[in-house]
Amino acid sequence: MSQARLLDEIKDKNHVFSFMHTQQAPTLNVSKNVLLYLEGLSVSFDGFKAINNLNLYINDGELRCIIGPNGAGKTTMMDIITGKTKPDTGSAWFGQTINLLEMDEPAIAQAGIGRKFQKPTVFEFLSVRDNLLLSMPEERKVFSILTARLTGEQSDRIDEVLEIIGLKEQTLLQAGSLSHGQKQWLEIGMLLMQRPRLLLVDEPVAGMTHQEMDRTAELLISLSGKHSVVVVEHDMDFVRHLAGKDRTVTVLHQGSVLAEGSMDQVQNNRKVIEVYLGE
Ligand SMILES: Nc1ncnc2c1ncn2[C@@H]1O[C@H](COP(=O)(O)OP(=O)(O)OP(=O)(O)O)[C@@H](O)[C@H]1O
Repeated sequence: MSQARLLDEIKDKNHVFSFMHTQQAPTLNVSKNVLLYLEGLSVSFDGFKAINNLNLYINDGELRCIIGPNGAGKTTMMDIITGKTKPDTGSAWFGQTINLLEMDEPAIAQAGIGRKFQKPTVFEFLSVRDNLLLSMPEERKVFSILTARLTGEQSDRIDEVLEIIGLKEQTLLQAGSLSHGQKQWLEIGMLLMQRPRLLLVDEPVAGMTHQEMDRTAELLISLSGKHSVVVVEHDMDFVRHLAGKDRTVTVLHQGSVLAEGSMDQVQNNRKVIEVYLGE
């Protein structure tokens, strides 16, 4: 700032110095309909390229399945998106204005990216409802949340999420008494309380019954449109259900995109059969 400008600011007693203004986080801009841009990403661990010039675009409201053999880089890609791992090269943007590579993990979560890990991590000794309550973005102090009166809006949001995850009848049950599948849905519900724009879901159906798998597919499909959902999964029946005829499936191999298209297209792709489906 120039000396003259600084003097002007000092003379005005009501003025807040421009260098004290907090930096506003850029707002999400998806006017091009793309919510996530990953371009030219590479990351090496001890000289091994886990991600190798990866380019991937996720549309706003899209449900995308990511498949690929063990070690293809699926988890590392999620780690980059959520800020856990920083790439050596490339760029990662959330919409057109939010540069994910300049943010840490909490800031990325705050910006609207939620991640569901493979194992459910619900609070076993609390009720289903209290698990959702604790996941509200507004408050973080456990005791005050559980004893506070909820606003109508907060209470409505909990009911809405209970409905989405299909656990209305289990509202007051202890989370520890739920089935494995129900715990997974509850954890998805906990993420939904934060109203994420992008949900990253890692192998959601491992250990589920067939019925639970079908229900999970329906749940994730119902979230698309309002949210973008990226699902990493090995179970091909489940991926087929999720992808249907029209959704895009991306196949990762050795840290980059090997093929992309409808389930039918990738299943019949010679390279994909060679490295993955023919295993
Ligand atoms: N922190 C790390 N240090 C060293 N190597 C790593 C690290 N993280 C991942 N790797 C390696 O990078 C490669 C990609 O791993 P990643 O976990 O991303 O694959 P994946 O596609 O998720 O595999 P899976 O389907 O088995 O979960 C693997 O060879 C893995 O051993």
